[in-house]
Amino acid sequence: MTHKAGFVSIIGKPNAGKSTLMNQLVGEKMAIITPKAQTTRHRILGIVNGEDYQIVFSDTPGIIKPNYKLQENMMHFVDDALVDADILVFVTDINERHDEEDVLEKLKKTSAKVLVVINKVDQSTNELIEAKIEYWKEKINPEGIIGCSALHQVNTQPVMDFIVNNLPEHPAYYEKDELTDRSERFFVSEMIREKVFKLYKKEIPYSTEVIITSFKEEKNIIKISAEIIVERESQKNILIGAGGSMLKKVGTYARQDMEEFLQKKVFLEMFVKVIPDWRNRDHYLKNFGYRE
Ligand SMILES: Nc1nc2c(ncn2[C@@H]2O[C@H](COP(=O)(O)OP(=O)(O)OP(=O)(O)O)[C@@H](O)[C@H]2O)c(=O)[nH]1
Repeated sequence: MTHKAGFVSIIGKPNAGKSTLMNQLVGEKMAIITPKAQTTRHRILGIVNGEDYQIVFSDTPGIIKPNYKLQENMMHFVDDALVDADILVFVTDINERHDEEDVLEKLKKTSAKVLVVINKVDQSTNELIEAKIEYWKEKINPEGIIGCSALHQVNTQPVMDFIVNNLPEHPAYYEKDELTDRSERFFVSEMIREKVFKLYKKEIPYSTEVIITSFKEEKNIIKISAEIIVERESQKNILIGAGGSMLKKVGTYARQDMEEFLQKKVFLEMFVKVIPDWRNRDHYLKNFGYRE
């Protein structure tokens, strides 16, 4: 029996629905999803195994023009994703205006097979879907174009079928029972970051980093300590809230997610720490895994 395996990168603008789509395809809540743009900072691998195939997915930050150092480093992840990929799934929001020249530039340079996924068709009409399909056919003539709704799971199976059909012949890259190359620590820190994105406004989420300082599995409980890092004293105060009320909310919601994910009771403690201007300091970007 021949075996197929390959790397699949999901790319596209912030908020196009890349994480939502990947979560549908992988069937587990892997990347964090929030209504705000730019929540996916890291490259995440999710692995789907079939009897005679293995798909290695990576979700990347939305393609944007870098305007501070963190974003610059995020763009390297996108370029890496393009170099590695056997198949590129380019997700575009059906209501996005045609201003995706930066993405097109990247797609032109790739040797990967390209699937254009026109997402959020639930917010559209058949006419517009047809028009968009024609538009993309003319613009880049990809190997495949599919209109879907990742959120409502409409037409996501054809996306999966396209990927499986277009994988190159190759032995499995990873053990076939491995779901992801990310550690539990990573997912746990993402769960805290997701709550920060949901509960706070404006610059707070973008100035925040979460570090798991300890993760101890005991018989009936997992004890987790985390540091939430912000850039200014004023942000720390907002994060903590009056009498600790806001931080308590973050902790409660994050713990619930963790318990569901880890299938075990979790004790979570969190500390808020100020590191002035961490997003522009190489040392911290390196420590937090944004650069080599
Ligand atoms: N109506 C509708 N909304 C969707 C669909 N897919 C995703 N969304 C919503 O679009 C928003 C962004 O989705 P994400 O999956 O986080 O987008 P992303 O492209 O990964 O975003 P970044 O991580 O910022 O790059 C969320 O509020 C989703 O619920 C869809 O098919 N229909």
